[in-house]
Amino acid sequence: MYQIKCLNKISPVGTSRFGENYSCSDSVENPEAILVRSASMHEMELPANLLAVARAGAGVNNIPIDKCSEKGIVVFNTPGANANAVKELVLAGLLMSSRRIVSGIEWAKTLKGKGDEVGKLVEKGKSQFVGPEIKGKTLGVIGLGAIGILVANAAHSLGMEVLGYDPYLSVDAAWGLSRSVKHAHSLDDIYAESDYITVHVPLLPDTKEMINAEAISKMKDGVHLLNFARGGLFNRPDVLAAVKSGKVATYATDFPDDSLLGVENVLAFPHLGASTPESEDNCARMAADELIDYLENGNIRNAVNLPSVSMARNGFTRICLFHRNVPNVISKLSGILANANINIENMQSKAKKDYAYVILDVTGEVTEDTAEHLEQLPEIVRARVIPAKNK
Ligand SMILES: NC(=O)C1=CN([C@@H]2O[C@H](COP(=O)(O)OP(=O)(O)OC[C@H]3O[C@@H](n4cnc5c(N)ncnc54)[C@H](O)[C@@H]3O)[C@@H](O)[C@H]2O)C=CC1
Ligand SMILES: O=C(O)CCC(=O)C(=O)O
Repeated sequence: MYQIKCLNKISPVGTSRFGENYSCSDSVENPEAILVRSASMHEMELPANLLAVARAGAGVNNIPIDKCSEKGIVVFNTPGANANAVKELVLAGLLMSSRRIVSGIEWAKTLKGKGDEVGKLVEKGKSQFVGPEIKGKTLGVIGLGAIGILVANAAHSLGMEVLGYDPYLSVDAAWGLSRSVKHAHSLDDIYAESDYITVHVPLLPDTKEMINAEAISKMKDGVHLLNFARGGLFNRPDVLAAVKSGKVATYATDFPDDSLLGVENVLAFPHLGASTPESEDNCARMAADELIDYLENGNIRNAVNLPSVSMARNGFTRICLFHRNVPNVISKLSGILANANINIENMQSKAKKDYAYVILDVTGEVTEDTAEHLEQLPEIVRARVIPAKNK
């Protein structure tokens, strides 16, 4: 029986995929796998049996990835599964920023009780809330991954000029991007030319506070900023100062802190980007399927700390090894297996940065001694033996 611990509320569309061999709840004691959304795992002691963590979502900055890798724990996420939900909220943020929709609605509420006067007062007062159309204006999109691409394409179809910047653009992403999205060669190009700037990059040491006073000083006066990626990508005091001075016309963010709440021209959303039933279901389904395939078959799809490696099951015993990406590991493994009279029928191996993963389908008995021998190799972080299973 596999034990799965849920650190957040996960859609039953996902959790119902765990069959009778699974127990899945928030109170599991020593889980083999964890399902998480935004709960922070940084202070958590990682359970001894833990084999995998699946983030039902995109950002993994709430998970101690290096610590997981050192312990041979695979960390999955669900790329693209909530991208449409975020795109729709970004479009809402773009229109709300430009057209002063929130201030207008708040003001309209103040007319409550004015009876027949309301119509006249609305017509008289509405000029305070004039705001420009987005058509014909330039949107700079920083980060052209699953979300950035959808935002860029949608903004173009709403009549905007779109400039995109992503030095690590993947081939798949390039295929998905409208040809009308112009390639910005540097962040400075985005800053200089954009009326609206939206950021869709992961929070990493090199993206932390990338939008700060220096970056803002290179932007147009009255630029509108949108942050539906992570709070830490923006230096909050710098953005706040720029909003107060009018350099930044509006700051729409899904990640407010106390200093931003109630500030004029700051639109604070309560981290709603992925809060749609569709994306909650998509993320939960994908995360559950990734865990099931890893726990039962050792297959890896969409891990952030290991490459994708998977093979169909063909009735062989399977050995899965999470190891350091250093020379000579495969020859050491095959030596140990040959000495134990175990034959390799099929094998896949791939590396990603400091770590690598190998799946070996074998014939011959894999005893506990052999498994221990493999795990004792200094390069091996974790060895698993999965009993034979028919196709
Ligand atoms: N508000 C919300 O509820 C949600 C927020 N997010 C946030 O949005 C981020 C992006 O999500 P996805 O588009 O799904 O991820 P993704 O991994 O598909 O795309 C990220 C893109 O950023 C690019 N990138 C990385 N470093 C960069 C840099 N220094 N400059 C420019 N581009 C850079 C990558 O090449 C990649 O194309 C997530 O990491 C997460 O933090 C994601 C989903 C929901
Ligand atoms: O699960 C959520 O609501 C947050 C989604 C998110 O921020 C992400 O996928 O990175």
